[in-house]
Amino acid sequence: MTTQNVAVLGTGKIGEALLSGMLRGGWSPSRLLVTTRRPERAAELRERYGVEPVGNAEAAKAADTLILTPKPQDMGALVDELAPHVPAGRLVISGAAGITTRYLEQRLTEGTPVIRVMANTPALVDEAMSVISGGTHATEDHLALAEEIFGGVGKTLRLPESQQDAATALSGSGPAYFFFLVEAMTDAGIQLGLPRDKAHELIVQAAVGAATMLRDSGEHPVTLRENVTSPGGTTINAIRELENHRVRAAFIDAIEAARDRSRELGG
Ligand SMILES: NC(=O)C1=CN([C@@H]2O[C@H](COP(=O)(O)OP(=O)(O)OC[C@H]3O[C@@H](n4cnc5c(N)ncnc54)[C@H](OP(=O)(O)O)[C@@H]3O)[C@@H](O)[C@H]2O)C=CC1
Ligand SMILES: O=C(O)[C@@H]1CCC=N1
Repeated sequence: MTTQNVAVLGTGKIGEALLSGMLRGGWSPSRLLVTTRRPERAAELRERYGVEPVGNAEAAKAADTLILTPKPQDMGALVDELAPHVPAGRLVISGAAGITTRYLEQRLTEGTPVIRVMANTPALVDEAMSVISGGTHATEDHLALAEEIFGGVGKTLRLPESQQDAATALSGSGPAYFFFLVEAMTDAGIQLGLPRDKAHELIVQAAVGAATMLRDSGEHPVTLRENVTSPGGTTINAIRELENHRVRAAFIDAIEAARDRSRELGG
């Protein structure tokens, strides 16, 4: 493992997921710096993880690698505050939706290596997908370091930055679509008269089972669905209703809308 000092700046939900994963992966709290905006958030992180929150400027000076995880709308203010304190050659990783490597390169010292990463909340259970793209000055060593850091909380995938907005829509936001589906299926269970907790248990186990088959069987999702869909049986009645309601088209439109929003956030 690298002997770098790493700072997470703007440690909210994604920053905390990453921090907790790095600690689970064996990083020493003494090599991890965190920054927050509110003192009560700093106190929470200190109590939960034994890390010592510092100011943004101090983190920028002390860390070898800076990981920026504020909301995209807060990125401008954070970078303007940091930029004068980031020594030349420090690796800067942005985890924010939409924010391009070019946006950061223009605001940091000329030549600063920048990497854009889109992770997702399953980082909390070491099942994240983190999509990684290098900016103009990011080298293979920088990309490998980003893979080491984010690989500690799940899988990583390198994609060209031109595909990051699409990846954000599919994978960054992706867990929310599955949670939404579980909510909708739970409502269906209630409609059919099942107790809420039992409906929830049935759906979660179906989701875990289906996800495990998708990951481990090597079968195409169409084959897996066809295997469930008996001729003249129950599943085909449900599929007919999903098609009548244009659920497939709704997903395509929804994910396209998320991609468009990611582009907008990048300005
Ligand atoms: N949530 C998700 O599923 C995913 C989010 N992302 C990306 O991660 C980023 C963070 O999202 P998320 O974790 O949900 O958001 P949060 O609001 O939970 O976290 C952002 C944190 O940044 C802090 N912050 C903002 N400005 C500063 C500053 N100048 N100095 C120090 N701290 C600051 C905020 O402080 P305060 O709490 O005081 O406002 C907050 O704690 C976003 O850019 C998002 O696009 C990427 C993938 C998935
Ligand atoms: O909704 C958002 O903007 C963030 C980025 C990806 C997931 N959550």
